Amino acid sequence: MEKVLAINPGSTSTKIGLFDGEHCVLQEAIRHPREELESFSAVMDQVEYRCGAITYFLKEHGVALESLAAIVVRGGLLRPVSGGVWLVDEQMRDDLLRCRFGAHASNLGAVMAFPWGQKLGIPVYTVDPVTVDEFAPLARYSGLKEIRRQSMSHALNTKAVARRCAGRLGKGYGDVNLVIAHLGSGISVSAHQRGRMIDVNNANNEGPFSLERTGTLPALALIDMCFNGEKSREEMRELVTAKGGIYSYLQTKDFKEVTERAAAGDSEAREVMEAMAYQVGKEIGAMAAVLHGDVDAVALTGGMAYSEILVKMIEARVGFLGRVEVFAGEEELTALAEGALRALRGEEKPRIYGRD
Ligand SMILES: Nc1ncnc2c1ncn2[C@@H]1O[C@H](COP(=O)(O)OP(=O)(O)O)[C@@H](O)[C@H]1O
Ligand SMILES: CCCC(=O)OP(=O)(O)O
Repeated sequence: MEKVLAINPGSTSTKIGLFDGEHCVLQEAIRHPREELESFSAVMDQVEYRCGAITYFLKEHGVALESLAAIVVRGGLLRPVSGGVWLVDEQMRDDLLRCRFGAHASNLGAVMAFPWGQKLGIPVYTVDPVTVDEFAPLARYSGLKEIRRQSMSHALNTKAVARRCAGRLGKGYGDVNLVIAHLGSGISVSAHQRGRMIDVNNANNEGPFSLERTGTLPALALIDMCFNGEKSREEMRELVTAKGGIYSYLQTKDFKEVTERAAAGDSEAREVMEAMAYQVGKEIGAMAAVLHGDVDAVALTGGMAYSEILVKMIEARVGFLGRVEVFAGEEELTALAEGALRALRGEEKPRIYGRD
């Protein structure tokens, strides 16, 4: 069977899966300590550090890169693209390396794997990158002519969950309308209309606050902060995308710690958690309106969906919409490997970034 290495660089971890055909034979989430990540001023400065962690892990488990038929990575901030399998080419690598469309940990995958693919003579793919864009025309309006809203989300896991959720309803993805909230380091709440993600809050700077991101902020207060001379442009961007949300209120990015603190009677931790659930519920309601209220199910997914208390808080606000299905965690490595296998087996023609 074809051996495929799947790599998913997240904000705080690098997840790796080795697949023999559809079977995952080895899986690991390498957690990167906060102090180590904070020593890098830009995300691209982490390439050598994360490559080192991956090669150490592969060596430790006796995995030879030469045995691979393909490498597949979680895609980063690209230009708006359609969903499906994409070949990582030089142009994609360069856009991600230069953070042309923004900086995010998922940019690292293609940058790390492209040289390995070249050396080994095997393809490197990405599947449903975070900039998958299926917006309906009205979703692009921001309220200011010069600013167009951008689709930036957990498209890979969301699309995989959408298919599973439709399956639970006894239907296909193309036959249902769903609202899906991915609750990870970032939060994206998306509206899926018969197989297309027609709107989603930009998980980097819109919608609910998350573990490390502010989500939508009051615009005038934000403008004042930008011009009070205290923070540089880069520091402001970091505040919004990596030092906001739960981290700014509770100084942790570990949601398990937040739930433990709340359970132990920390009323501040409990209220922050409740506020996040409130904002997630509000966004789910907004996406239900995008679908004219015609919602077959609401699905909750991502690492924070393991928390029963958070799930209950959200359900209490959105249960009136109908079925709420929970898919705790994510299956991004499997979704990546499945995409690579479709390409290797000729079942799906990978798109070429520099051409399609
Ligand atoms: N059983 C659990 N209870 C509460 N929180 C959890 C649980 N399992 C994982 N989490 C939290 O989910 C958060 C997001 O994890 P994850 O989805 O892996 O994030 P990322 O978006 O970085 O991949 C982490 O802060 C983690 O603490
Ligand atoms: C930028 C969109 C994807 C995203 O937010 O991913 P993480 O939650 O893994 O940071």
